[in-house]
Amino acid sequence: MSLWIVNGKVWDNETKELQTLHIRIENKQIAELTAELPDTGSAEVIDAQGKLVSAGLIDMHVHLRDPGFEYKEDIETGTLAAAKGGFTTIACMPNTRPVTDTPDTVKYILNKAKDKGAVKVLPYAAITKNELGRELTDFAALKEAGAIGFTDDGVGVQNAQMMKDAMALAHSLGMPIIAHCEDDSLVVGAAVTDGKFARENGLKGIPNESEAIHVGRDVLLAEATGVHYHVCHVSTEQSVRLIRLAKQVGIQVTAEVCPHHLILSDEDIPSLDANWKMNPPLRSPRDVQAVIEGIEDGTIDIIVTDHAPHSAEEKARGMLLAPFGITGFETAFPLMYTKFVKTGKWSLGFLLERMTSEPARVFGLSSGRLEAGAPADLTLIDLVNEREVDPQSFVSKGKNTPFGGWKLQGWPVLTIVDGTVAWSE
Ligand SMILES: NC(=O)N[C@@H](CC(=O)O)C(=O)O
Ligand SMILES: [Zn+2]
Ligand SMILES: [Zn+2]
Repeated sequence: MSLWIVNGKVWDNETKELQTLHIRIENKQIAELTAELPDTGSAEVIDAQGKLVSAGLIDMHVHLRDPGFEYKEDIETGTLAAAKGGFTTIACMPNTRPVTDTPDTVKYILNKAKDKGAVKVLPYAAITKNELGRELTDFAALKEAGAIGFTDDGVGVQNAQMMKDAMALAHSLGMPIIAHCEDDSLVVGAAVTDGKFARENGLKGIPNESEAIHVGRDVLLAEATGVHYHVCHVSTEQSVRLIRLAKQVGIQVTAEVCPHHLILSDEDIPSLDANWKMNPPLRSPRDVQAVIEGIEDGTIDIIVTDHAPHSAEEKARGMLLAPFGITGFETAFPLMYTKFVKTGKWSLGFLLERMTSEPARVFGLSSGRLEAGAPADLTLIDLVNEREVDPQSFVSKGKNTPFGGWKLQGWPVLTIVDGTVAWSE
């Protein structure tokens, strides 16, 4: 059964312009891209009507909360929210209940995603049992079950020897270590960054060094072990500096940044509303500038959402008591498009690469490219119509976002996974 997507606009990296192309999909793969309006015969046809057609977006850092926290999100709602946001592949974090630290839990996620998931789900497994930092998990068995990398996201691995052992073992299996960088001894009872907002509200602050100390330690351990080391949600100037230096000397390090750390600083926080609470916290304007420079010069490789849904009741507990985290799937692309492409700072191609081909390169995925032979994972995006962010209309169970009411352009309207429509307006 073939499917044609006609009259789509595709970014051309050579001319740096949008070009009208028609795309034929056959057997879950992209079979052909052509500028000539084809004879579609008896094939199924989707008229893109001048919308942007991109390779499906890839999000390498998300929380699906399943198993164990299904009141926040589950694999069905999380993957549908991802599809609505234009994502076709997502990688989910292991801070579930139980923690994803056994082959059975990895298989549970993969099976449920296959049965009920709207998009492709790649599970990470924990570095340490129960993410407690005391004992390594069985990396070989977890890899065998389908885990794509190891991380204790949600917490940092506090002990350097534990991290070194994890890296050596991951390296021997050809697997990456993905690190939530946070030194607990520097963060006691704080909810926001150590900066203007904390001072003005008489709050304790989370210092930049709590993140950067782990980055510095870990790039040295990555150098010693040879592992592919990936830094989660970079938020500080110091971390960017250390990653840049590590790359310069040839250490195998990659890094990600979230839209909120590229767009908001602690000076934008309007109140003690916990929808502005996430980990790492919103940093100073100077840090925001540094992470922007980091992605622009290639120090930071990719953009991820760190989609972290929580219930309304949990977020109503206030800045100090609410859990850290904000939802991301349904606002990520419009935010980045509106703030960086519409403003002329970045080309559309630069943004698309950081959300498609670059994550595919960093994690060795076959998707992320619009070319014949690639998996038929595609996203159609309306680059024209402006809409307001309405958290209550999110497909995600999590309505926790600081972006409610923002007027944005660049809304995904149709998402295709393996040649089948996963989301349509
Ligand atoms: N980012 C967050 O603020 N929260 C994440 C944990 C994490 O990504 O570290 C969560 O699981 O809620
Ligand atoms: Zn984290
Ligand atoms: Zn996370």
